[in-house]
Amino acid sequence: MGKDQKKTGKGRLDKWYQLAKEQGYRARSAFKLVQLNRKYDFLQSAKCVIDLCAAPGGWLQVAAKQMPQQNSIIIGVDLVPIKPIPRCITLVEDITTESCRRALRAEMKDWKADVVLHDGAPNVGSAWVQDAFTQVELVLASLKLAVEFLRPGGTFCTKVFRSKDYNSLLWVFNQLFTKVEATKPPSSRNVSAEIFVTCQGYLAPAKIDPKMLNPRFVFAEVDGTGIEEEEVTGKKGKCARDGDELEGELDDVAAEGASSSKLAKIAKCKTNPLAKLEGRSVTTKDVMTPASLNVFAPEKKRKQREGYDDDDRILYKECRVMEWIRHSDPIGVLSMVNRMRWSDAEDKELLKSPLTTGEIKACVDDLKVLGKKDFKMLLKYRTDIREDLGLDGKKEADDTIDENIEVEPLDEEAQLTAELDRLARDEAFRKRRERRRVNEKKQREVQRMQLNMVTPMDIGLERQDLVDDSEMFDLGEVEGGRQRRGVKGGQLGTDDEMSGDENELEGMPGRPINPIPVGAVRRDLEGADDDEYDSDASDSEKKARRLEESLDLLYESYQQTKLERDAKHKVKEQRRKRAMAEGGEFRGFNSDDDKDSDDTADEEDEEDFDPAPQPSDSEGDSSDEEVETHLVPAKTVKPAAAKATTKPMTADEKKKAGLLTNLKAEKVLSSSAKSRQAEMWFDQPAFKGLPGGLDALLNGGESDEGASDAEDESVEEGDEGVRSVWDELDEDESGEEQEAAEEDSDSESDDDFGGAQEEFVEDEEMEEEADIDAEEQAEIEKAERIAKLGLTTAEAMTLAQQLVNQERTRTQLVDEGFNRHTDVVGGDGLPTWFIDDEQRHFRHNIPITRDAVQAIRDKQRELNARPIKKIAEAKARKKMRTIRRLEKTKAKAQGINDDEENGLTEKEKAASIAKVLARSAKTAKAKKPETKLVVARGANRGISGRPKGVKGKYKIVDSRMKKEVRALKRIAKRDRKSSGRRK
Ligand SMILES: C[S@@+](CC[C@H](N)C(=O)[O-])C[C@H]1O[C@@H](n2cnc3c(N)ncnc32)[C@H](O)[C@@H]1O
Repeated sequence: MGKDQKKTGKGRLDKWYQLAKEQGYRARSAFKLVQLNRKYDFLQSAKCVIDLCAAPGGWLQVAAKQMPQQNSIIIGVDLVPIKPIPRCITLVEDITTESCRRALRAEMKDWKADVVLHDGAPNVGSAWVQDAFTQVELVLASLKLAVEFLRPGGTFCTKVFRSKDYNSLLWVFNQLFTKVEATKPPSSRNVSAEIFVTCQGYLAPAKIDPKMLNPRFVFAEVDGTGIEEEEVTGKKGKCARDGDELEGELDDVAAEGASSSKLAKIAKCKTNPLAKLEGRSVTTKDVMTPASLNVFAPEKKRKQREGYDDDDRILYKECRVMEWIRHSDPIGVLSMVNRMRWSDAEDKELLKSPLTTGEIKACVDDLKVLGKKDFKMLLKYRTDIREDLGLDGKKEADDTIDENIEVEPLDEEAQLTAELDRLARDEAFRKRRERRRVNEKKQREVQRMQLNMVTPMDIGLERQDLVDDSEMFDLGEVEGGRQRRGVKGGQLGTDDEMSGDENELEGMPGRPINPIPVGAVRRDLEGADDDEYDSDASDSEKKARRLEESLDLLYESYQQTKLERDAKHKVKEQRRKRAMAEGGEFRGFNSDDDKDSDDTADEEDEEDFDPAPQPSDSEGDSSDEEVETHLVPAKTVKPAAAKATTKPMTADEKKKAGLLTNLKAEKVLSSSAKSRQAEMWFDQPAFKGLPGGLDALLNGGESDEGASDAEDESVEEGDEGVRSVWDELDEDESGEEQEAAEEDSDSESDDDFGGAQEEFVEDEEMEEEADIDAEEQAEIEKAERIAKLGLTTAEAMTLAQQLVNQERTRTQLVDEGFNRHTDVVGGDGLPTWFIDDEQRHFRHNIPITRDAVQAIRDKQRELNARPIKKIAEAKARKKMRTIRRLEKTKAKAQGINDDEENGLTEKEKAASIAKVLARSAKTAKAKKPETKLVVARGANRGISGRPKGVKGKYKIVDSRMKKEVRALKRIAKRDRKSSGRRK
């Protein structure tokens, strides 16, 4: 790993990094081996260790330290040279090559190794799939060396990235070793997909099938291509075939030892729509690779950590313009292809058409930058060209029909019905608009609330506003509406018209956009029956409006397709979902499809769709829900309730339930598929013998959604249980930071010092220290507050509540103080800062209750509502001054009244008292004398003392200050004016 690839994310310089630095290890990864060895104890008794991919040598240092001093051999191999380490032999070799094998043989002579270690990571790039695949290939290469050099009963310890090939690897390990276990050492970052598999008790079989160590056979990744390139070479004729024909090959592959999952995956191959674009026959290259298919629910796309379709190795795609015009899925093509060419004669013919404007040509040249306007323009262009070329047979037919239509005058009843229909349509349209506006407003307000900008009362947003039933999508209405329209028209029987009707439904929230038949655009152009606008508008206006709307929908669909293909978006989505799943939120949406449908449905409500992958509307919408469900702990989701929904529905019930049935059914399918997936996962040998078994793990509060992440957690800390809601609250604040950290970690594969580099960045250390100081300070303040005020934290309140309600006893609380993290700290001469850090973070999180958090929040709000201290003080001062003045005036008046010496008459006294009172009132009203600003310019520059001709209070200022004051005045004046205009 070169210097320029050095990872500089703040997260990299964590405590393990500091500790490594302090203890003289070359890489923080040294602690991974320390921790693995602590668990499996393989180094203490080892006489010979081979460390594959050893640079910069952290593991070698650990091995040298932990292995017996006498008669032991330690060999390290890496692509890059390793600085000498006492007692270690280092080789510069590529572990995948024969020369490496030979070099090792030369060093080992006839010795056998007790332990083979492998911590290899490919030089990471941006494509995660490729990196993960190269890594598993490396693992297999290291295993190949291990089986050659290990003694029977020896140990092989390797790093593996948890990708879809992980299970295949485990399968191979299990064939060769008696015990295979996966561990995630505490020093390995949670965000990293790496895991360490320790294989003990090498079986040393007399003969090993070389296929078992051949990535092409072991990994599903190369199924399609591998078969094509290697296995099908003998059967070249078979290359050009469809996905279905591939099944015919299954037996051959099975005979050659492919795993059953691989076979299942091949069986479910689908073909790439692009393959048919150029009319060529479909080859295995066009087969959607198995990774994109769900083994459990083949009709759905499997969620991919990797974020790429496997067949998308070539990111740049082109097609001909005419192909696109002819294609039945123009949106799909637009979102897949980068550029369209005018290469063939027929394309060049198009260039002559007046429809092919310069703009069209520019758009076609780079499809990845299409904006909404360009997209619409292209689709319109396609429609026009198709019309021109007579590609739309239906259109011609319709034209002829149109010509023969005779318009009969409507009778009175028909007129009335038509009028009623029109009114109903108008009303529906109006309502839709209204709903959209209300939704947008709510989203904005909810967003503001989430940002703690206002309290619900401030913005007049009541709870019922957030869940206003009347505003929600009324399925019954839609169902009924659909029926009504069906009955009314009596002419919606044809496919086209029905889909036209559906197009209208798509405008409703809760309904997915995709797929939108492009035919709809044409239909709209031709004036389909389902127009929802007023009939007063002219035909061309109506047509234009309909077209605009359809194009909007299509554009959204196009964006959706693009987003789905966008790896970054996928990763972000997954992260978001993971965060939700971990936080116990949005339990209701644990299927991708459900979520998607909501997203898209809500997006439909947006007038201007933002192509950037932002949080979707559904987030905004569901954030309403978040306000309510935010703090529901994961454990409140009862498995029993979930089970209840899995009861299959009869056809009759489905019919009755209409749309509702469909949505539920989808959810049931997905959840059962996921539980099966989870079962498969926990069925692996690594989880065998876990206390409480699978049920305990599955019921431990992990949600379906986080299944893949549950993997992360379950390996290391399977019993994590309920996540602290307090963390959730903290997350609100530190969200940005976390995201940044995640962003950093995203591009990393958790390798340690950027390969063989050994650089420590001082600046970042300082920052880190500052952070730690701030955290410490916060902790201290919190402790002080608790000591002073008692139950002011949600944790304390929760505990108190539980004690009072007898949900927990005192003994239980004390017992909980001793948790699995307690023994991590201590001994080993660790520095105090490290122990402090451990104590701070490795502690049991108290799952706090919703009520407690609410109470704290209420209190916080109350505090926020109080006036600012300075203002309160100023007000008090003013009040005091007034009181003093009054007292003074009172005393004066009293003095005048009691004055006998001056012999004043009652009238004179009254006049004097009135004078005093008036003066007092005047003083109260009197303004502070204004300070005159004198600009230090000309004669006034540099003078000391009062400038000439200036009376009263003055202040000498430089010219800029005066300008600023004037500017402020100007701004204030403008604001006043504009606010007056708004009123
Ligand atoms: C994470 S580092 C290993 C760190 C090491 N365990 C330590 O503690 O210092 C991964 C190493 O794998 C090496 N590597 C990657 N591909 C390799 C290959 N084909 N052959 C040998 N080494 C390789 C890289 O050069 C890199 O130094």
